[in-house]
Amino acid sequence: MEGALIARDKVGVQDFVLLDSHTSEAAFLNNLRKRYQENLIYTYIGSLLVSVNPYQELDIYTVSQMKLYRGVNFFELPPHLYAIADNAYRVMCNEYNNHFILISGESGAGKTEASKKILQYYAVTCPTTEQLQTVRDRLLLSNPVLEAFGNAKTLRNDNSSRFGKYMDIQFDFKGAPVGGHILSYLIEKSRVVHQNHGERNFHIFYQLLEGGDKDLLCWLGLERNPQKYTYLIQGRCAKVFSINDKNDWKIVRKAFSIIDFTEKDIEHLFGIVASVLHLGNIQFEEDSNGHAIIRDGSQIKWISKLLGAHLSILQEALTHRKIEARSEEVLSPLNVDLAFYARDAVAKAIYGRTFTWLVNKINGSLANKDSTQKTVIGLLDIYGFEVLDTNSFEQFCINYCNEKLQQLLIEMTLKAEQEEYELEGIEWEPIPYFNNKIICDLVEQKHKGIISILDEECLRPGEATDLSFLEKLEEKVGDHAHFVTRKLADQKTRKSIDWVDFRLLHYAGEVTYCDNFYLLLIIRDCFLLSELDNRRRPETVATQFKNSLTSLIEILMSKEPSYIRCIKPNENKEPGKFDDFLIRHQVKYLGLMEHLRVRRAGFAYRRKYELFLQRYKSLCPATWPHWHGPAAEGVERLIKHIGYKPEEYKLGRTKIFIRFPKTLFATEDAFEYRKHLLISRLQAKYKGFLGKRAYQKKRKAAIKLEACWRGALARRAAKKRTWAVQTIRKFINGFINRKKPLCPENRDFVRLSQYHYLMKLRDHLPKNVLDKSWLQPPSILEETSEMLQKICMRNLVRKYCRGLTAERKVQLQQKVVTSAVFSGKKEGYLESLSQPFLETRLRISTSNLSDGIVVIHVPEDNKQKGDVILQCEHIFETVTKLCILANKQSLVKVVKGR
Ligand SMILES: Nc1ncnc2c1ncn2[C@@H]1O[C@H](COP(=O)(O)OP(=O)(O)OP(=O)(O)O)[C@@H](O)[C@H]1O
Repeated sequence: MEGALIARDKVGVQDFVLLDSHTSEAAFLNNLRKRYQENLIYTYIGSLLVSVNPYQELDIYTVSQMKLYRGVNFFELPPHLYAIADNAYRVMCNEYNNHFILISGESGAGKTEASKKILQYYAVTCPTTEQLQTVRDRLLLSNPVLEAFGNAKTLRNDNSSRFGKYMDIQFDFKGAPVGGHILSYLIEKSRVVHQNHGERNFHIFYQLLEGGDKDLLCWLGLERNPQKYTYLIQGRCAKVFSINDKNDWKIVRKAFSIIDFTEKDIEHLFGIVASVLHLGNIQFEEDSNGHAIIRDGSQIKWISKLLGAHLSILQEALTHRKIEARSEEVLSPLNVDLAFYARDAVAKAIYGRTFTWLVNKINGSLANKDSTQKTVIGLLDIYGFEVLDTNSFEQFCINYCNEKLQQLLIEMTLKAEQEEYELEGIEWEPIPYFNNKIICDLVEQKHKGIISILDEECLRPGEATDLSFLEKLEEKVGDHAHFVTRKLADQKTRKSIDWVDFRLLHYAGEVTYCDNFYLLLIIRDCFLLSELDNRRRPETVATQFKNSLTSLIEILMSKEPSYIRCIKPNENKEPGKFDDFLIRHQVKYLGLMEHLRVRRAGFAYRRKYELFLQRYKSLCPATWPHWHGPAAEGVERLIKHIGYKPEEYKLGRTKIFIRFPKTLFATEDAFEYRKHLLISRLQAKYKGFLGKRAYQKKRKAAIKLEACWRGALARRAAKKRTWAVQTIRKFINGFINRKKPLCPENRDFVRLSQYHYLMKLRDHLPKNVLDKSWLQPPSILEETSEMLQKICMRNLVRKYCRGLTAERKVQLQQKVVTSAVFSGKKEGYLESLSQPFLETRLRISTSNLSDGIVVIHVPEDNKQKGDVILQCEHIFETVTKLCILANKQSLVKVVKGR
């Protein structure tokens, strides 16, 4: 709540007691308007809630909103219905006492919606069990049934409740809703037979015709078309765009089954509803004696069938009047006008009775049978003060009811204020206010009040008329300051009052009552046989109403009150439109200014020391940031520091009381300024704190990482060491056992030595066939080494051989032969090895002559010496064989001549 004080310039104050000029109606309206234009439809006057109908769906009734308000201190959140509902509920649970929430306002102001929303709030937020779900459903579903039978479209509201409703919700000791009870007040029976232009009869008639199935309508003798029924078409708007009768019918039918109506009950109920429609279609005509007779017997037959009444009795009841003369009863025939009147009276009474029966039936289904003690929260949804162009008996009752409720409100508010002052040890300062008891007395006082006079007039023998009644009033209450008739009025006001009217000066304004008051009194509830047999003077409607109101007030007086005042913002059901004139009227009729005056007469604001100190402690160095002593002393220090003047406040036992809103606002402004300073300081601190926290976090993370990394490294080194030790050990073992055949102990070592040997061998292979070097193998590889050596040598030889030229090959072959011939046999052989055999060294020549001479040339170092000359007989054979031996024909040269 205090939080919103900041926004007061834009959206006004959330509590009217904080208005500086609390007596100014203009300031009141201004605040209401500001808030309404921001869609803030709720405002407090202390703990009373003022609600302005938004005529649009606002997003403030969600389940999360309900949860938000659950269990929260009343002033901590913006004003709301839920805050009122929750406050009543919490106090009930804590103190185990009973409560009521009075919702009032004029037609269309939003009373029924408010009471439904409160019921939903309890249904959602109260603890419940599966067993109690049925109770919850019944509590919720009693609404559509009551609305079907008790609501109607009027010019002011398409779903106007035409009765007053008080509903008790019973809670067990755990705070779970376990039952309920409904009281209804003054159902508008006249609507059954007459509706103004643009209005309808009760919804149920249209729902039945629109939604009821064919068989049902056939059984009831009804046609679907509402135009066929006189009672349904007087307002000329049987069909309404905003109402879905078919759908509503389904809801009502479903509700019936949940709230425990048997099929028989439902059958009877609709039998009665249908018979009212048939009754309305009955027409009368005059017989030869001028007496009324029924024109067409078909409707009365249907009524007789549906109500189970004898046809002749019904006919008689509609066309005759019973007159009691001493101990005898005489039947007197009615004329046509009176017969119509009697017909309508019967229809109204039947409907009224049925409504009462319905409420009782619902009560039966809501009743909680276990006898443990319950606490209750009552919801009273009742018509507000009404001033119409023509005000009849109904307005009289409604306004009387409002007078009583206003008295209750003022008394209880004053009482609550007084009690609080007393509790807090603050001296009570009498508050001047208008006590409307004087008007209540005017209406209800025994023998002297208007209702008593009405009763007397109605029940006395002889002819009574409106005029005779008025004369009686003038005689008995003519000198009352709040009663005026044309005769009693001064010159100026006389003209505005008719001869048969009277005017009452209500707390909310003047209302002139007219119309046939007396005729209304004939409509006594006298249909029960028991009542007919009862010879006591029957009660008039007015007395019945007075009595029921008295018991209602008694019920309310025994409970803790909460109030919701509903305001209708415009006549067109338009969202956002704030009609100043209309609202000013309602503010007056609802007694809001008076209530505000009473509430503000003492102190505008009061708060527990703890809460006050908690909010404003930053304004005083002694209390900031912490005050360690008692809160009351802290507040005292605080206000001394701020500089409150003695007349501005009082200190109670647990609360501080501030007299003027301006004192509070100045404190609030100082707090606002201080808050800015604190916020920047806090921001800096907070930023520092965030930085530090981030640094700490990073540091911690780094330390952790480091530790992890070090651990990982150490583990890795240890692993490596272990591995090294194992490897070394393995190789020592291997070395020791290297001579053994391959076994697990030496396998790795041997493999490694083999590997190393082979690798080394690769780099030290013999380079040519003459290179006989060979790497010494380990013993285990000796065999392999030998094989490898051979392979290697073979490869070298092969390579060498492949590299030889043909010439060299021949030479070598020759050397091989030389070796075979001379090796080891002749000296100088070895020296000859390195000297290559030359092609040119050995030649044979012979002449072309026929001689037997052959010369073998063996040149040496280019010196022609050493030729061998041979002479033989077989020169051809010898030379040929030499050629073959040398495998060389070119060896022989045949020279010419010698
Ligand atoms: N809180 C709300 N939010 C939205 N619409 C609302 C609210 N309250 C009332 N209305 C609208 O106003 C219409 C009239 O409200 P409601 O029937 O509660 O008035 P009432 O005061 O009970 O009138 P009556 O005395 O004729 O029964 C509702 O049908 C609904 O359209």
